[in-house]
Amino acid sequence: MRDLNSITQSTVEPWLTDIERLDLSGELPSYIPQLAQVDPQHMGIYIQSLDCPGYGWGESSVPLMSVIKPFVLLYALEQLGIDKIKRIVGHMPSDLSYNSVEQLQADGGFPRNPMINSGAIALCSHLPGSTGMEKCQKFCDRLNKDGQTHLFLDRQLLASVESLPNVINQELTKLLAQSGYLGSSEAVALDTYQRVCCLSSSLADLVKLGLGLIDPQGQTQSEHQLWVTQLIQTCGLYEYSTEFSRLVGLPTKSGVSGVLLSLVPQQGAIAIYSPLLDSTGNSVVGMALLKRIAAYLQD
Ligand SMILES: NC(=O)CC[C@H](N)C(=O)O
Repeated sequence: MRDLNSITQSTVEPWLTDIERLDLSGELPSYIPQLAQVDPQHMGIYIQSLDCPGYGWGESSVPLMSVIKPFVLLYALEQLGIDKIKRIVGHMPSDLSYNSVEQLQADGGFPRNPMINSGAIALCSHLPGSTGMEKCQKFCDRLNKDGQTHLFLDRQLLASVESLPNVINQELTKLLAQSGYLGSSEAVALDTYQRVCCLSSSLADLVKLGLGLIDPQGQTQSEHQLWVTQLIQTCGLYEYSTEFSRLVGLPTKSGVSGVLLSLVPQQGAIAIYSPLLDSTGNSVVGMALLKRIAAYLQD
């Protein structure tokens, strides 16, 4: 097994050249105007081993979008306990897209897992606080305090999300309310979720959050941290999670901004940003690069 910190920019550049030659197709998310206008060529990567300072290059600050969901789950577990969480959201991989209404309907209104929109919306509705602003702020403050990070609400991105009402998420929220899994009004649930998804950070801070999950201050993982890591592994990449787990094995969570957080057990964490997405909503270049990195580490 090679060391994560043996991966340098000169290691990665040839891999990226090879990946570019594959001419992989990808698209920007059209339903969030600000994300639909980014430069598809932008790229960033940050790597940190448990026992070394981190390093990275390229784009450094990104919207987190769904890559924040594991940390919503961890916070909710700490606030509500695992028994209550298991009554609010399931822990099985999803067979359909991350915002599938059909999946929620097929499951009788019970959200399949916390890594897809329905599960995250349900969890967000149960977070401490009475308004979306308050729930998101308490969550963000706690993440920054525990992780010594500087996540912030990207208000321009939130305005962009709100400028094009997401009918699918509205439908998911309505179904969750009807099935009794919300802990707040529909409006507060959706507002909280949208705000949480508009938290942004440096790739370095995202990696720090990942390290805190797999190696909390050098301690063994708590029951909650283990549960979150397992759900990243089994559900983090939506309907591609099982295949990726078989091919690559690294617990990885994606976001529709084109960001990926990958955990290298016992070694460290990697954050990658490349905005073009495949049909499952995962970063095309980021996924291809993770496959190269995993193969290199296994050598
Ligand atoms: N996969 C994602 O990152 C989706 C997040 C986005 N806020 C949405 O609800 O569609």
